[in-house]
Amino acid sequence: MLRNVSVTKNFPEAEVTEHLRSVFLNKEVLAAVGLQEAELRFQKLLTCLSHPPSYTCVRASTHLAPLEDIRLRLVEELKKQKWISSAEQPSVHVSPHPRITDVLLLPVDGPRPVEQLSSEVVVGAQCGSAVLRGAHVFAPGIIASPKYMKAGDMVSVFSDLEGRCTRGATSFQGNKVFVGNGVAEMDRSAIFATETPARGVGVQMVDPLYQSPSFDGVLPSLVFLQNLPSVVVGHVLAPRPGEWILDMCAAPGGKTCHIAALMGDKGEVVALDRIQNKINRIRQNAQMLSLQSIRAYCFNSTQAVSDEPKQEAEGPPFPPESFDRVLLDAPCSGLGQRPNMASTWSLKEICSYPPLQRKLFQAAVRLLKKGGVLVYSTCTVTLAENEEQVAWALNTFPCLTLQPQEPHIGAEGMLGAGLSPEQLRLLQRFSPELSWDQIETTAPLPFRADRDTIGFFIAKFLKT
Ligand SMILES: C[S@@+](CC[C@H](N)C(=O)[O-])C[C@H]1O[C@@H](n2cnc3c(N)ncnc32)[C@H](O)[C@@H]1O
Repeated sequence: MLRNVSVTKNFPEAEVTEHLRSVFLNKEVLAAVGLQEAELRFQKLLTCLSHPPSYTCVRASTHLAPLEDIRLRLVEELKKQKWISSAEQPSVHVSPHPRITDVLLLPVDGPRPVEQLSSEVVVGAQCGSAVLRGAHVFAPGIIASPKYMKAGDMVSVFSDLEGRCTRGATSFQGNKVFVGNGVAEMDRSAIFATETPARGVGVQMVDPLYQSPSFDGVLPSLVFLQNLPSVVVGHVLAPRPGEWILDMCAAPGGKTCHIAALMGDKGEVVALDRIQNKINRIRQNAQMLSLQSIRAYCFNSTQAVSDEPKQEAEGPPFPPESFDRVLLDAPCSGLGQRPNMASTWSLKEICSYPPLQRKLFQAAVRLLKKGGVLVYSTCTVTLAENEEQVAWALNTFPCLTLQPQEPHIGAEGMLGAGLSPEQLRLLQRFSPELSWDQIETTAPLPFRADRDTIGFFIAKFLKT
C-alpha cells in the first residue's frame, strides 16, 4: 500500500453497497477481468472514495491573464497563509497541468499523523468532506460542541457520517470520522444561538488530517476551485467565440463560466437551472470572473424546447435546433465525489436519476442544431447513469454519433452496457480505483493528477 489507508467507504444503506457491487461485478466485467480482479477494483473504489484526491485543482482565468502570471501571483498569496510558512510545510508548489492550459495543481499533504484531543466538535458530513479538502469549519456546519466551549479552545473535529447527531448536542458516540484539529472561533452559545444563527468560520483548522491551502478570498477573479474532470468537460465541449451555447443544468456555474472564458467572452452562454437561489450563484460567479456573455435563467430544462413560434422574450423555452453546442452536466447520484462521506441516499433515490437524465437528454437533442455538439457528463460511477445512458441515446437518436474527446486523460468507458470496444474507447470515465495503489504519492503531481481524480464520466456526441 502506498497510502496510509484508514477509512473505507461504507454506505449506510447496505443495499446501496450491494447495488454498486453488482454494477462493478457485472457479467461483461467478470468475463473480461475475472472475479478476483473485479472484486479488488470494487474494494479499491470504496477505499478511494473515502479519501480526497492527493492534490487540489484550480482553474485559472486565462481570459484575464497569462497562466504563468496567475501561477506566480497564487504562490505569493499562498505564502502569506500560516500553514505554508510552518516548519512542516517548507514551500508552495503550484504546477501547471502538462496538457490542460488553464489548470494549476497544488499538492495535498495527508493523511497526517494528528493526535485527537478530548474536546470534540461534530460537523455534518458535507462540512467534514469540505474540511478534508482544505476548508475551515463554518458555524452552520457545526452540530455538536463541548458544553463550555469558548473561542480560542483547541478542539478535535469529527464528521457525522450518517446524519444521526442531534443539533446542539454536547457529545456524540455514533458513526463519526476524525478530520483534524482546530481552534474554536466562537463560544458555543454563539454557534447555537436561536435568534441570529451564527455565520462565518466556527473552527479554524490548524492541524487538519489533510493539509491544503484555503482558497477563501484568494485571488477570486483569477482562480476557481474545480475538479480536474470538470475542467476537462469545458475543453471537450470546445466552444468557439461567437457561438450560442446552452448549459442545461448550470448551477453554481463552474462549467458555464469556463465555457464563456474559453469563448473569450464572445457569443452567448445560456445557463439554466431549476433552483432560483442557485441562479444567483451563477450570476455572482460570472461577475466575479468578469464574464459578460452569460445569461442565467431559472427554468426546468426538461421543458426548455418550445414548439410555438418564438415570442419576443429572449429567455427559455427555445425553438428546436437553436444552439451550436449543448452541455448536459446532469443531476446525478454524485457517487464519484471524493471524499464522499455524506451519501445517506437510498437505492430508490439513486435509481430515480436515469429517467430524469433521459428527459433532459431528449430536450438537449431537440435544442441542438444539426452539426452541433452535445456533451453529457456526470460525477457518478454507476452504469445506469453513464454507459447505459449512452447506449440508450445511440439507439433512440439515430442522428447522434459518438465523438473522440480532447483531452482524453481518463480511462475508457466501463464494460456492462453492451457498447462495442470502439464506442467504449470514445468515452471518458475517470476511475480513481484503477490506479489507487499504483501511484506513489510522492510522484510528481502532473503524473498522478490525471488518475487520482473524483469518479466522473464524459460522452461527446455530434448531431448529424
Ligand atoms: C451536477 S449539478 C450542475 C453543476 C454545474 N454544471 C457546475 O459545473 O457548476 C446539477 C444541477 O442540475 C440542476 N437541475 C436538476 N434538475 C433540473 C432540471 N429539470 N432543469 C434544470 N436544472 C436542473 C440542479 O439544481 C443542479 O444545480
